[in-house]
Amino acid sequence: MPELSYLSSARYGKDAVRVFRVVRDGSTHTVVEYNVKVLLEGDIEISYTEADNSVVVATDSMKNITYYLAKVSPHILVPERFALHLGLHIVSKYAHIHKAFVDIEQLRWSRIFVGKDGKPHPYSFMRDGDEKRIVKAEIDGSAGKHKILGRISGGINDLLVLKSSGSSFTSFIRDEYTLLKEVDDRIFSTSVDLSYTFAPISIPPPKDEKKLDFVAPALDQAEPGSVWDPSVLERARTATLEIFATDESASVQATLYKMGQRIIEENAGVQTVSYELPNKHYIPVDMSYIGLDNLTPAKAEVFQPVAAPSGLITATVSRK
Ligand SMILES: O=c1[nH]c(=O)c2[nH]c(=O)[nH]c2[nH]1
Repeated sequence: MPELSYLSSARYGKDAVRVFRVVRDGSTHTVVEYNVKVLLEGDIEISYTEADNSVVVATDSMKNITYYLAKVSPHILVPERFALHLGLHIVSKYAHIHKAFVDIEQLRWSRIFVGKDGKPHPYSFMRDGDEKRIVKAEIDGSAGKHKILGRISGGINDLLVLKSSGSSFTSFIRDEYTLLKEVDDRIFSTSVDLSYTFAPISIPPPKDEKKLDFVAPALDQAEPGSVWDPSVLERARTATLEIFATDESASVQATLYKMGQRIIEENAGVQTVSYELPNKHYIPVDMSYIGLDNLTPAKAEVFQPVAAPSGLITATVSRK
């Protein structure tokens, strides 16, 4: 009987490794909290097809490696660098593992400011919002362990914004399915998911026996707008918020495009910018039954926030 199937792809690892790290500089502390996902590809087929675990780096070991690097890596505070360091270590250490995919979600811990003059407290922090910083790193040693490539994307998830004016939606297709009225003023609210990619970088292999070396440009000497530049995230976030706030929005689509254009303009190393923008509808409540106008845009003051359904507007803006 010929076999009817084969293993066409395989990737495995540990998800949701929760890591919190304190970096102490005297009595001033800096903290990060990450949710890390590490997945591996390589010569691992027989673990699926022949129940042979001799090729398996246990996912428990991947968790332990994540904690070990969180302790010893000098790059722990910059998630792009930490993701590369972690992936590089694994791909360099295990001959049969050719690719590592390291995704990091960073939760917000912002410093608390205290007193009349608002002094930054040395070791107290607050969770100011559900927004997450996102990094996806692919560490690719499939062309050889001396030709390792890194592909990085960064971004933001769950940045919730709303504007109560400066948004219209008119001139769309009207046919037998159309109920929506044209509006020259409406509420625009979205939860921004943003990701941007850089061109692949080549990563020097570690020279030490334990495969722990990872050489990266100093933070203050990184080429502006490059994958090594720690300010790209903040510029992309500012661009997103400023365009959202100031654009006289003709649609979510048109505003999204302007956001993407500005990030490409401001960051020389960014190749593509992708957004997923749900259009979180706020519906004016009809009060005509009680003699009140709450429907004409200028008179609309009471809205029903509607969780679902929402629009969902997505696009990628790419450098030419
Ligand atoms: O900005 C918008 N884009 C759409 O495509 C759309 N469709 C819709 O019903 N409302 C909106 N708003």
